[in-house]
Amino acid sequence: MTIHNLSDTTSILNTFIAELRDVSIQKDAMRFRRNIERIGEILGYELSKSLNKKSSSVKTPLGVAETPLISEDIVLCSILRAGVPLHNGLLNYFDAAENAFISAYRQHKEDPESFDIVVEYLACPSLEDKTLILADPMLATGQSMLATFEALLPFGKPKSVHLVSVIGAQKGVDFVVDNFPENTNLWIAQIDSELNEKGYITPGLGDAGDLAFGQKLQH
Ligand SMILES: O=P(O)(O)OC[C@H]1O[C@H](OP(=O)(O)OP(=O)(O)O)[C@H](O)[C@@H]1O
Ligand SMILES: O=c1cc[nH]c(=O)[nH]1
Ligand SMILES: [Mg+2]
Repeated sequence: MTIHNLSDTTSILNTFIAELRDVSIQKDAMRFRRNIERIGEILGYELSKSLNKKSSSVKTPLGVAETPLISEDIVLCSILRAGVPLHNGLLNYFDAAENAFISAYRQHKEDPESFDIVVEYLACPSLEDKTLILADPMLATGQSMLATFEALLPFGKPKSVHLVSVIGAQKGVDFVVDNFPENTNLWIAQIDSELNEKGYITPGLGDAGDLAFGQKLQH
């Protein structure tokens, strides 16, 4: 796997991440969602540099401009719920992408520190020979990413796979490195060192789904 850690370069991206993390600013759910969306736009832009291009002729009022344009068929897949604003950010740039949605949640066992990932809702076009971009803002243990990827396998073999995430724990990054195909790319805005005993990234930002859309009742 190739890891593209955008925090290797200092940029305006840091401001958006700092606002996501800030315990006061993150209470503004609209700003929280918009910051994830803006990060999706930035990660999408960076990712776009790695995609195959084909030279195209564009007729202007005064002549013809030769321009390399992305030639890959893209499918954006995000993991509900917290993936929705990240999906929107990516879709703001990849206008022509097809879209897939999948749900993944943690089902806690009697021991509150252990859980299974339950995948339920799944809507997906064919992935055969396409570029799959799998987006989730939080890469904690990495189990949701893997469970999602495995659930997508019956939809065809993508030509390439790009994982897109905002904050990851080092443990989750190591997990996806070990469990995804070698030619996968990970585009991530920041990597934190720790996961706490409940599987939350620290310092992280808290529960991304709840911050974006409100607290959910446990079931
Ligand atoms: O890497 P993992 O350990 O699998 O954890 C990451 C998952 O946790 C969050 O979703 P959550 O389960 O909180 O659901 P939500 O988006 O509905 O809040 C996040 O959006 C990922 O899907
Ligand atoms: O830190 C974490 C881990 C999983 N899900 C979140 O929303 N935050
Ligand atoms: Mg989730």
